[in-house]
Amino acid sequence: MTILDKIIAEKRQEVARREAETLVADLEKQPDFTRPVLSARAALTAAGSTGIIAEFKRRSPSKGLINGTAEAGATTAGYVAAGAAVLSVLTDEPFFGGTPADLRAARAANPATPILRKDFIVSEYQITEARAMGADLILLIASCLTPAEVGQFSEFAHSLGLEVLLEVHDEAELRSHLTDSVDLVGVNNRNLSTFVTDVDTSARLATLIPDHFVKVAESGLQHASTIQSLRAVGYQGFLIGETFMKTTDPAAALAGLVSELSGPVSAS
Ligand SMILES: O=C(O)c1ccccc1NCC(=O)[C@H](O)[C@H](O)COP(=O)(O)O
Repeated sequence: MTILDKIIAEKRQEVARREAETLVADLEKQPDFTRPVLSARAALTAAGSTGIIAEFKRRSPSKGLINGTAEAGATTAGYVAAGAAVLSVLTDEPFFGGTPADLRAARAANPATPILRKDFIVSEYQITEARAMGADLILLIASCLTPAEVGQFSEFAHSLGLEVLLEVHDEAELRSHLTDSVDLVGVNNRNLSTFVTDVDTSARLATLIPDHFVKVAESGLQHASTIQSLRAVGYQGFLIGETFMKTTDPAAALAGLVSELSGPVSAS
């Protein structure tokens, strides 16, 4: 059993527990359920956008503890002040140390910035939760879902006004799971079963993703030069967690990257 199999098995049990605790009708009554949704597509493709999707991530299966002290509201507000176009907030507790309260804190602190609910979506219930928490888009991971589920969950997300980021890791997943019902396509440079991370994965898959999707490179991104190279092959979004969160001041780390991106870039 890989770590991803374990995450998905536990996620199904966790979602079943939460579904028994809180009815959909009660999620629909939460104040953020009806707030206007912000478009991540628009934020990433706007003129002058940094394209950076800055992630709030306390820990991970591959790295263990990354940051044990950061607070979601203050950290994400710092990210936005430093130039993040979109925010990503982990809401998985057992493996990433995130919580729905983290996303709510990020929402309250950043009313004008799109937020990705970063979790392992296996049911429509979690998409309704995402809307109620104040998220603007959801992640669908190809390696955890059937192509039919990607279509079904995307349509359901759209019915709630949310955008959809489909994540793939290789050519086979692109062939099997890519559908026009998603809005953004992410290439995860990290193999979620082995944790091997290779930033060339995004470059390799770039031309295989039709240009009408917003293309997002995910994981292992550290250098301005890598982002410039990925921009040159069509990427407009760059999902970055650990590079920022492992520092004592994640927003300052993002500001440093943004400043490098706006100046001349040399070594990678
Ligand atoms: O990060 C992990 O160890 C991991 C393990 C199993 C499933 C998912 C995992 N990460 C999710 C992500 O895709 C990253 O949090 C995201 O792309 C940011 O990556 P990074 O900049 O390398 O923190």
